[in-house]
Amino acid sequence: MAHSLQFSISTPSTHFQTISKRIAFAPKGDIHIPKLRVKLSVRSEVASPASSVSVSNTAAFHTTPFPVLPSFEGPNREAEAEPKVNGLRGTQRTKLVCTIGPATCGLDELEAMAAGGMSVARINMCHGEREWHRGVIERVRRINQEKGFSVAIMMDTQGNEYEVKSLLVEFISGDPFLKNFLNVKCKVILHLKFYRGAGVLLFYKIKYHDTSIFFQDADMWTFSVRSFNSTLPKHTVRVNYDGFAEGTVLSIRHWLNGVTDVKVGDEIVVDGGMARFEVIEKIGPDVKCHCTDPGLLLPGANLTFWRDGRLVQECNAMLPTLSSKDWLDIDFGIAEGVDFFAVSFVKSAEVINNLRSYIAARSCDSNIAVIAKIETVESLKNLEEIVQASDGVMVARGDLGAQIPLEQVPSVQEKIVMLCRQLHKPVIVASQLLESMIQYPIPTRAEVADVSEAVRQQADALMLSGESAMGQYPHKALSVLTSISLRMEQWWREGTHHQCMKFPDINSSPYSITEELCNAAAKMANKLGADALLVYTTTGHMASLLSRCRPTCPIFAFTPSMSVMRRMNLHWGLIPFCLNVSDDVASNLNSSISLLKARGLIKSGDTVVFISDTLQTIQVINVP
Ligand SMILES: Nc1ncnc2c1ncn2[C@@H]1O[C@H](COP(=O)(O)OP(=O)(O)OP(=O)(O)O)[C@@H](O)[C@H]1O
Ligand SMILES: CC(=O)C(=O)O
Ligand SMILES: [K+]
Ligand SMILES: [Mg+2]
Repeated sequence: MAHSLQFSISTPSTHFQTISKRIAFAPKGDIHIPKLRVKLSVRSEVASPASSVSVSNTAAFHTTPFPVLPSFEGPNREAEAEPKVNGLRGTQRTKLVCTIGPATCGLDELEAMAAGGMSVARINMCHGEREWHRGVIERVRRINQEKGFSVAIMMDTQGNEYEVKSLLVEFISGDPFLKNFLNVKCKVILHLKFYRGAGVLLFYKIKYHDTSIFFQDADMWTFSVRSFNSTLPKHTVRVNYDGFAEGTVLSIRHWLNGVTDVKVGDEIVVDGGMARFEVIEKIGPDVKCHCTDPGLLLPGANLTFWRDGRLVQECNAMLPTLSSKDWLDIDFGIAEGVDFFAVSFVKSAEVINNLRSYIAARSCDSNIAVIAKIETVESLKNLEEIVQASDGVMVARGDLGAQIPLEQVPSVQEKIVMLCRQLHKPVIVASQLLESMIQYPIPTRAEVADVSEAVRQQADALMLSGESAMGQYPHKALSVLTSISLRMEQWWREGTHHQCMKFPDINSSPYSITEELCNAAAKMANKLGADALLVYTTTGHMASLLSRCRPTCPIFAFTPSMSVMRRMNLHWGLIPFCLNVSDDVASNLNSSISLLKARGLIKSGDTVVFISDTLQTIQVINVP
């Protein structure tokens, strides 16, 4: 089957062509983007030995439908008649976090993602306005309420690092057509040529809402924090590190503090090696560079400075982890009652502790969990204290891979996953898991191997980024994660692959009794070949201690609190239900057994091991 896509673009004055490969563009002094009317025409040619069919279809960008997948009995789905008793249906142990973006922000798409196994929806404050995110939060809440899902919400802060400002926004600010274009969900990568006046040529590569610059070898470029009125001087890249106060004296001081340490001859590395530059000259807030290794610069690209093959760390170390914009976003997150904050570019435990105090002060009844993203060299140095201080950790391999040599990322990932297990914190493996599925409906073999490895390490959760935010196959990407997880988990259970991991005691009294109880219950369930573990947990703590043991059978966790239930979504193997528990333990047990039986999760004759945080005993039950 061959598909060809054609775009015709017309304006009152000019005719635009399409191009089909990655191209360079050199911004000229006075950029003017004409108002455009864009029509997308899609032609699909289906060739078979017997016939040749040609389909022509003209549609607005946002109308391209997603492929409809067969319905999936995924986690978090509950009988629609009983939305109060939310809980999981499937027994997949590895949890799935999905970044929500233009491809998945609609009500139907969110519902399909929830049905496909998304347990946590991540919103990234690097992109989009607060109102846009509020809409996503509202829709997730709505499907939880109306359809009985229990998808949690994670807000990821923008953070404060040197990065490249969104190029498209920079170049087109003020143009209403292209502003709309930023929000449309298009399934194809567009390559547009813009002509203006006599021979001024601009090429844009629009990938959803992104543009990129291709650096040529030997090009001279200036990296600058200055704000420019409407246009950028030729060969200038604007660097942003404090999205809220960019261009202010404070920002320039920070940049200068950073670049003071940069010497002529140092190297600027874009996104861990997408392109490289040598610093030729420093003039005020500008760093003049010569491109030594040509490549692509994408908006939001991470910039690092290197000297004699080593990272110059002082640059980013000068910047506070949370910018003023981040604090406003955090206020917004608290007001919206998100379940998790994921803190970008954490450097030490201090910021985590500050944020915790802030959350506690701002909302006494709020217990938003704080996830530390490990993506800087500093965070690796202070890893243990950061893990201890936080409620969970994300191995943010995207930015991490720009700060340490790429070949170190796999071993660092394994180390973080193991440490989190030992210190009893859930851990998410993130970034580029199925990167090729942004464009293609199947993953590469290497991606399958990478995801399998994360599942084999028994990370608590896997995360989709661009694949679900702006990819063409978000649902397929999710179902690929599900299939790989289920297969690897089964392989793990069936084989003799796992040796019992020896953990140091967490020994954080008053939890040590609970800890011993959980270790014993998990061991007993494994030895008896039990079909399920049942746990009644008020705060989620006892359930997470069971999860830490990674028992062979599924863990059904019952809690009276909806927010505790949502937070349990991040823990390996926990299948949470929200249930009003009475004082009568026997009747609680009976009702949860009936509930699980009714959903086919357990059956008569099964052996169930039961523990509860109000009753410090282990019971073994034969399901009637
Ligand atoms: N809310 C959004 N609106 C538009 N595009 C988005 C949104 N969220 C994510 N994206 C797109 O998906 C891509 C991958 O998402 P992701 O959350 O991993 O962001 P990122 O830019 O790589 O930053 P981070 O390091 O914080 O993960 C982004 O680069 C962006 O193109
Ligand atoms: C997820 C993220 O922030 C990263 O990989 O950089
Ligand atoms: K972020
Ligand atoms: Mg990052």
